[in-house]
Amino acid sequence: MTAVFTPSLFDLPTAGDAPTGEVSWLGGHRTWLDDRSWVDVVPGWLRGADVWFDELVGGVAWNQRHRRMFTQEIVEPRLTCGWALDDAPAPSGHLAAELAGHYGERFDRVSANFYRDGADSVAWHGDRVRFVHPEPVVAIVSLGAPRRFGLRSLAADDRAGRGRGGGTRWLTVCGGDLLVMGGRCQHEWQHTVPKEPGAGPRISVTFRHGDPGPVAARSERARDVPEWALR
Ligand SMILES: O=C(O)CCC(=O)C(=O)O
Ligand SMILES: [Fe+2]
Repeated sequence: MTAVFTPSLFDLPTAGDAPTGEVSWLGGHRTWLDDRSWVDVVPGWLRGADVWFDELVGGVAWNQRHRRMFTQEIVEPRLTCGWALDDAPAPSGHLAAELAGHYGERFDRVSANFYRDGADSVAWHGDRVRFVHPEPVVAIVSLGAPRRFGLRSLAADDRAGRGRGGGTRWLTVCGGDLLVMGGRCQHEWQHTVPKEPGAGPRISVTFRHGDPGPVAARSERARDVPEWALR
């Protein structure tokens, strides 16, 4: 698979540089979405993000998933892949250890989304780890082109535009950035990467802890949740 991506000026690796998992927490900041949910952003967290992007585009067996919605079969507008931490491509193990040191969670599941262009997207959703944790921490490393990332409150007051949560927030995630959602974010907020005409290719690599997997999540508390709401 080929995807053309122009690396950022400040992240040009020397020839043959493999990503080592070197990270910098400098410049990281937490935004409280309301009094229970937060999102951390660390710009330029991962060094060598462009090299990892290239390695993953060409080196991963990407899946095209389909979802059934009522009587229709929907082709997911992105490619995906997932691993137990031990099987995930390097430097996932190193990054999971960095994240564990910072957040105090044992991140044991790694998933990747490949947005081939601006027509690829992920719809508004909460991650399925919410079925097993009251306050899951979900960490997302962005590789490749910048994309918009949205968060919207599920609180009734916010939907009506009156709440303290502040309705919908938008930010832009760039190659190498780390975005982490925590607190009640997966339960009381939803997130999305919307379609964005003209956007270049992007990969997000997501670290979760105690992720039950699609089958377990559905058989536990998710029987009433439609397939499209489970990620
Ligand atoms: O690509 C992203 O930044 C978000 C991915 C996501 O929400 C998910 O995999 O559940
Ligand atoms: Fe998600």
